[in-house]
Amino acid sequence: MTTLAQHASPLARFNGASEEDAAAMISPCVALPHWTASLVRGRPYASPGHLLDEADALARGWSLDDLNLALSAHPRIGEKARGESKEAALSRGEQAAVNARDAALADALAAGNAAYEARFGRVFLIRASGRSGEEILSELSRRMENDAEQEAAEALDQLRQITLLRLEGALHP
Ligand SMILES: NC(=O)NC1=NC(=O)NC1=O
Repeated sequence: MTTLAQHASPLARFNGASEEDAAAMISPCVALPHWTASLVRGRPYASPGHLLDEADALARGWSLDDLNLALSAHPRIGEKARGESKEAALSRGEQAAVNARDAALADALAAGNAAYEARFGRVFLIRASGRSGEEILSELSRRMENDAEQEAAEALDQLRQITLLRLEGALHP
């Protein structure tokens, strides 16, 4: 016999879970515990949209320190995330369109990643979902022309987009 909880919507489960369980439901969205804790504290949310709006508002306040902390959970573009964690599985799915079978593209992405890291001192982050390898490569080239401040803002916005896409996925599986 299944309980009501098993039929509850993801949002109802999130609203009704323990703090620990609620945190575990959304922590794979981004490796920023303060973001997760704030959203857990803000429960209950009247609708998925309310939760997404709050998540977005918090993400728009992220700093460069937050970006560097979050990057620890994001493999390089073109490098298939290893391991069985939820984050690794999400990354593999997001990067599915990066055609790893195209050796020239893989080499260009590896070279691009290295050039980006040499210039900006951190891993290149882009919302890979819905983008081909070629599009990612052209975005990487374009962003290489940014100055440090412009690029930090772009990278933070990509982190926000990835995080919100993952939260959408958690709410509407
Ligand atoms: N370096 C990255 O951009 N990584 C990633 N982009 C995504 O959309 N998912 C990732 O893991």
